[in-house]
Amino acid sequence: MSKGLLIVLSGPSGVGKGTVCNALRGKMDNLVYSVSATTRNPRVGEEDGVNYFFKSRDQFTDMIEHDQLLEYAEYVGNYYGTPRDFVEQTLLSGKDIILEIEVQGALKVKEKFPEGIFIFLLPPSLDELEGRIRGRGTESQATIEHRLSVAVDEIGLMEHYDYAVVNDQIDQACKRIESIVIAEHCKVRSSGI
Ligand SMILES: Nc1ncnc2c1ncn2[C@@H]1O[C@H](COP(=O)(O)OP(=O)(O)OP(=O)(O)O)[C@@H](O)[C@H]1O
Ligand SMILES: Nc1nc2c(ncn2[C@@H]2O[C@H](COP(=O)(O)O)[C@@H](O)[C@H]2O)c(=O)[nH]1
Repeated sequence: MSKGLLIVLSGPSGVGKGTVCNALRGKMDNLVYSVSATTRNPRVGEEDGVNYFFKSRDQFTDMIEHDQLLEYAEYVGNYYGTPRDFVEQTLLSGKDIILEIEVQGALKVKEKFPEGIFIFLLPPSLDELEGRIRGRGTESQATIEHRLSVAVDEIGLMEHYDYAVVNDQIDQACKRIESIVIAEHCKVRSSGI
């Protein structure tokens, strides 16, 4: 059995990564979603083990020290990281896995898994991005400002990705990502079939 594909989806806060990932779940049978660990507080409606594994700083540090994270990064005052074992087991089982992570973490994954598929999700405009993050209503004013200021630098790192997808409409963005994954499965790789 061939290994699954490791897919990384990044993009600035509020662009719609989570929304697109949720929509993809119903469309792509072979795709598994990686649940990250984070030190940030849960938002209303978020569940431990579903949206994130919510950790204290000490618990997160312990995961780093025990090499349990494939990558991690500090983003706007909190730590976020990808549990390693789940990713490796999913790939070995032949399923594809998608990591919805920010740019610093994505670049670390690229060092370890250069064969991964790196997709950058773009907003139709910066004004639309601001409207989306404000409209979501989950962040304080200060956090919104901080996330938007980081967004410009994040977009500047898009050149390190394989694909750029504009999230103008959710269905269209999903179709483009599905097409990328289908094409990547058809790619001739040196390891053979
Ligand atoms: N194509 C779209 N058109 C209009 N609104 C959208 C679109 N995609 C997502 N949204 C809305 O934008 C807001 C932000 O989306 P979402 O939470 O998925 O972003 P995100 O990239 O996962 O953000 P973060 O990185 O902060 O977690 C949500 O309110 C969502 O409903
Ligand atoms: N490097 C990582 N970044 C991650 C991970 N899980 C999520 N994220 C990214 O963090 C920001 C903020 O997320 P939010 O839920 O607080 O809005 C966003 O860009 C996520 O994609 C991870 O494991 N590693």
